[in-house]
Amino acid sequence: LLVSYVKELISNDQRPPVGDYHKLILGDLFGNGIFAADGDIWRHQRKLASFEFSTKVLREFSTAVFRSNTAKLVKKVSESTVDKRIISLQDLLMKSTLDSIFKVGFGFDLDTLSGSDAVSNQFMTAFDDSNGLIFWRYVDLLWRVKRYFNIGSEATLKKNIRVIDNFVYKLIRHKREQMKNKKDDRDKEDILSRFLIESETNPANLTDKYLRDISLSFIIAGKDTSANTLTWFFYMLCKHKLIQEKVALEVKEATGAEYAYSINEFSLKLTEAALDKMHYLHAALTETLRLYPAVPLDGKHSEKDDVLPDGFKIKKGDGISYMAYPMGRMTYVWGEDAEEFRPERWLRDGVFQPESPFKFTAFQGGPRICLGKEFAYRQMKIMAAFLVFFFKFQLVDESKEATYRTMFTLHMDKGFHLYAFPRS
Ligand code: HEM
Repeated sequence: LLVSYVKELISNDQRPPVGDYHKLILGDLFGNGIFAADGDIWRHQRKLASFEFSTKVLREFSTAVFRSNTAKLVKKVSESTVDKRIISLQDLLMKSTLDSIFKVGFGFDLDTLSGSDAVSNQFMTAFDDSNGLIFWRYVDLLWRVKRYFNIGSEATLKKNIRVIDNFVYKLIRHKREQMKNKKDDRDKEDILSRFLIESETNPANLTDKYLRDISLSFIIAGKDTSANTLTWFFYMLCKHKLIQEKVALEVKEATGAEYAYSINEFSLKLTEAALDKMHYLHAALTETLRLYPAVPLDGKHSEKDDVLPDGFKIKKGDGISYMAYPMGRMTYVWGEDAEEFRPERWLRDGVFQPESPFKFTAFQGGPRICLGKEFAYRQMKIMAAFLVFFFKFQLVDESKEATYRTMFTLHMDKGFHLYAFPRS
């Protein structure tokens, strides 16, 4: 049903509707950002962003950023191995991916991993809290009343949005100034700079508000998703020790690195070619996304009355969701071993075999398929390869089953606590 419905949408060159209610809920945080935008605005943002994402400049710049930020993460984890301290990996991964998306998005070193800058930390807390508060609008029937009277969760959200806006607008102004002053020698690698260059030819479209919205969309899209996936990935590796060793062996063989290598030496060995050889790691990350999709439920609202291909009638304003989480565990889709973590299901003769996006729905399919899929895999592979090469991970409490927290993205509830042991 889903396949034929999406095929129909593609063939009509339509996009799945966002819907008024959805826009109202997300609008305060994203304005006309790609997640809340409609029609021409969405098309414009998607076109610009897909072009930028395909450029060699952005690819090389983002790879360098992932490498250097992961090197910092490895150092941080290393410190904990000295006195066998418990590490909160989800928290560290979140900080590292936020630092990376900030650098790639704005060309700015947020450095939340070192936790030294109070303003950056304030921004990050305001951003995460807003994510949770916006989600509750879907179930809190009184949210509009609260917003009208500026009380409770809505008052907190308003304060948070002010913090976020101030921070991002300041960055945009700073970037505009920087680009004005350095006409010939402009730092054009980050996404914001590249959009600003576009805004010189198209000033009416690319206002500060538009740039704020598109930038926030990238942050929400690129921060939690990759960090959450890596959290569940390491959880699976701790639960399946043999798979952890297989991934580590593949990384060692593909890079040709030795355990005695320093972080910098390993980083030099982690080339694009080496990453391309890591089919087992790619399969293990994909298997993680099948069982723990970072966007577990994706909701849409119908913009007009419609009929699904099986005859099911939808009314304007009806909500329609596809649920990647249960779909990834259905035996009639994945076979009797659907609940098992088995990276091998993605490999044929050791080579990764992709599935249709309408079967493996973690990145959605059709016209609104995730724009950052390749970017996310590259980042996750670099981070996973670094960590698995330098450390063996073990859960603090082996008997504990992790569960998720109700949010837009699949956070592990109560954090992820483990020990790391250096490999030798
Ligand atoms: C494991 C990592 C990721 C997963 C599982 C994921 C998943 C998704 C999903 C399910 C959607 C559809 C949301 C909707 O229905 O509106 C989406 C959209 C999107 N993603 Fe990702 N994503 C990931 C990483 C990223 C990264 C790293 C970026 C960029 C830096 C990114 C950029 C986007 C953008 C811009 C859209 C909106 C596309 C549009 O509506 O036209 N994603 N992603």
